[in-house]
Amino acid sequence: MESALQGSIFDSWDEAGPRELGQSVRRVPLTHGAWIDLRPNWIAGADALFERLLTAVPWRAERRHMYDRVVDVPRLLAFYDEDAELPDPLLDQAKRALNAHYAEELGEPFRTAGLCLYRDGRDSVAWHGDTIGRGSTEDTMVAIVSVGAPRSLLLRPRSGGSALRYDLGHGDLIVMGGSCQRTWEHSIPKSAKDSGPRISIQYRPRGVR
Ligand SMILES: O=C(O)CCC(=O)C(=O)O
Ligand SMILES: [Fe+2]
Repeated sequence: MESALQGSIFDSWDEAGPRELGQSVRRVPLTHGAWIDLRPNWIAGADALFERLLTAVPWRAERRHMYDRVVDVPRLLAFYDEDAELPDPLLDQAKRALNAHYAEELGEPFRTAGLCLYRDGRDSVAWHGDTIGRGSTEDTMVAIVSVGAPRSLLLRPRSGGSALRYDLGHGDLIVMGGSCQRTWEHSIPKSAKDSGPRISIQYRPRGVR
């Protein structure tokens, strides 16, 4: 009786931080040597993390050349290079946990953290692979933690074919691995519904962008 009650209390009072990876990670093989790993509800204390990041991160608006025009990038950004101090200790904990779980398979640590703030359902990221760096030629991994409003991440093979949809919820982890950056593309489409804000944290190895 007593221990059952304690169990339920401890479950709801889960200490803030990443929960276990291990057996709770589900791997989905894709074509062409790509795969994704899914670990829903990975982050305990995601509410407070979201609020802290919203205020602590120096969010930047960017503008980019598109053909003959300069357009606003439809999300706010922040980038933490490998020597930069992350804006929240929970992001360090998450990085350490990812490194413990993936180091052997990845062969190197995750080092950088890119952050995106999707202010509402109109913010988005167009179809792309993370191919600015080594992801264009080598297998690698990009690990994404999602907090705040749920949004869909779409994936489609570059060789053609229909898109897969993964709904990323508050505190969820998705890892794109293998050849995913060069043989597949991903996007966060605008959401028709009036969505609240979402923050995505992307961990990448050195030289992957
Ligand atoms: O918001 C996300 O989860 C994806 C962001 C992304 O694809 C990128 O920044 O390269
Ligand atoms: Fe990306």
